[in-house]
Amino acid sequence: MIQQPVLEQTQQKGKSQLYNILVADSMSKEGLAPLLSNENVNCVEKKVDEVEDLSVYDALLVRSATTVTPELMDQMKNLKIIARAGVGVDNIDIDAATKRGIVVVNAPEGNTISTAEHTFAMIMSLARKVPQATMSIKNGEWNRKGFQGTELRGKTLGIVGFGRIGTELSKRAKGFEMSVLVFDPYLPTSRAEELGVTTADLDELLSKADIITVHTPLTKDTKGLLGMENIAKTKKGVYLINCARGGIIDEEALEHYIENGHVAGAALDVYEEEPATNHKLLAHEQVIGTPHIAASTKEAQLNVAAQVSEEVVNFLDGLPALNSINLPTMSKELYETIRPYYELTKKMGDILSQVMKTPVQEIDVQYGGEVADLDTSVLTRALMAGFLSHRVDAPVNDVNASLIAKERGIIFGEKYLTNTVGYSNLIKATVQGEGRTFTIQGTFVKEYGPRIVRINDFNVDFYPTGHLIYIQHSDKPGVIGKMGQLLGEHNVNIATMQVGRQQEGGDAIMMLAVDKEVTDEVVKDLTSIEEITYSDKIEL
Ligand SMILES: NC(=O)C1=CN([C@@H]2O[C@H](COP(=O)(O)OP(=O)(O)OC[C@H]3O[C@@H](n4cnc5c(N)ncnc54)[C@H](O)[C@@H]3O)[C@@H](O)[C@H]2O)C=CC1
Ligand SMILES: O=C(O)C(=O)COP(=O)(O)O
Repeated sequence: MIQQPVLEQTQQKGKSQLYNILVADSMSKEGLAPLLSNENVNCVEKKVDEVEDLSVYDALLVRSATTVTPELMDQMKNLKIIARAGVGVDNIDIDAATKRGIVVVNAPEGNTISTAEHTFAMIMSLARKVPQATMSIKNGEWNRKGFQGTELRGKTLGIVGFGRIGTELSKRAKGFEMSVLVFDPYLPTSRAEELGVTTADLDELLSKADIITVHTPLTKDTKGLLGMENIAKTKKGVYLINCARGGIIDEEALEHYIENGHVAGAALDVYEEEPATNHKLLAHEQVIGTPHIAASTKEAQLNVAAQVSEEVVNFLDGLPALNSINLPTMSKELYETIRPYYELTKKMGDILSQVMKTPVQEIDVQYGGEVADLDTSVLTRALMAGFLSHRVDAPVNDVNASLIAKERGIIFGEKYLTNTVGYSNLIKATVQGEGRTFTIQGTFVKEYGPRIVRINDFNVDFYPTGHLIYIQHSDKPGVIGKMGQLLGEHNVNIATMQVGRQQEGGDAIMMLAVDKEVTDEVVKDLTSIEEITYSDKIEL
């Protein structure tokens, strides 16, 4: 696939960035198409221990096989995003990623159906001993007595963890006329009612279910959830299934209850240590197993690879992450609605940081009109990230912006903006520094894009992009001419120009868009013009 020479560090690439992406576990090539067809992306498919220089990669794509440790993150100095093409992120050190400003995303819905179907295949296999019978006939036997099974109809299926997979599984169980009992401490009663399932506490589920299947993430609370004590509470002859994560059913305890005959059978897709070859539990006739393949269908792999590819492309393009583990997640609808404002606030933060070079104590963001109804915390984080990215050496983004601001003693807050001065939406950001306050206001105009409409007390209207020069001056005849001449002498061409003033002859500002980045010398020379009191360049 995708094997091209690795590019140099993207940080050195300036504006037309090229991104290096490492696909460390096997993924659907069709699903990776958004990455492979992207001319700004260089995609390399290799295991991490086969890569010579990990520091060049901007994004790391994994499934469950690669363990993403703090040490690996330290080697991947340029890493901005870790994308898990699947659900479980227990192989990724999320805290370490957050501290390093690395966004972690997953693909939570892509493999739900496949995993639910595989779990159901496990239930049926246990009930009818299909794998054992297959082994027997393959060994040349014709044993019609040794594999008596049990019907599923009328039996109770206990589902521990009633999220996406648990829910899909319950629908399939009902199709088989089973009763479903659910334990999930985080499941709202209304949701259980809506889905028509009976909830129970764990002890009740353990004592009533004929078949128990776990579908929780592996956390400190769920590790060993079905251990010595809890398995003892189950019915004699119970079947146990783990297609979630190794360790939710304690393997030692399971072996104990298999050996003493309390547990009639178990089906495992996942193990405490993987790869699990020659696993001691699988030596037992009553235990059937698959090698972590619940999500290994063509459909699921296409879904998850496509989902993370799109996420990575969007993220590297500066858009917010949709399914982030270390940021609040958004619905697709909210994502689409918030996206234009996100770009705007990020640019506003970027501008503020460049015109406010002094230490800053406080950043205050106000939202008015349509935007105020959205989850504005996403936008404030984007603004903070845009602002701080000029000030700290470490990578700053939405994940760690609040943390970094707090570490630097910058207070930030959100308020409601009542007066939107005729705009359908308005965002006002004020930065207070030592002896100076700077305010900008922006709006998003549908089919027109983000606009900055006010700087301090001056009305302007410009698209926040490219090479800009900001000037404060007195509104006197001839200033614009002098400024134009000076830029001409420096061979700087003005593309567009905005002038704002409050009253004739008073204070005024200019915002110029120029064709190339100006030097610090040009910025300084501009203030040699008598009427110009301040000038700065802004690179967006
Ligand atoms: N074998 C495989 O290939 C696959 C395994 N998985 C595993 O399945 C797990 C579940 O996946 P989804 O249903 O998509 O996740 P989900 O997040 O939709 O559902 C997990 C549910 O577990 C519940 N939960 C959390 N802590 C709990 C506790 N202490 N007791 C009871 N319930 C608890 C949550 O409230 C949630 O409803 C994943 O975390 C992953 O580890 C997922 C996909 C494929
Ligand atoms: O999505 C999950 O949590 C899974 O366990 C699937 O793992 P995999 O991507 O098949 O290594």
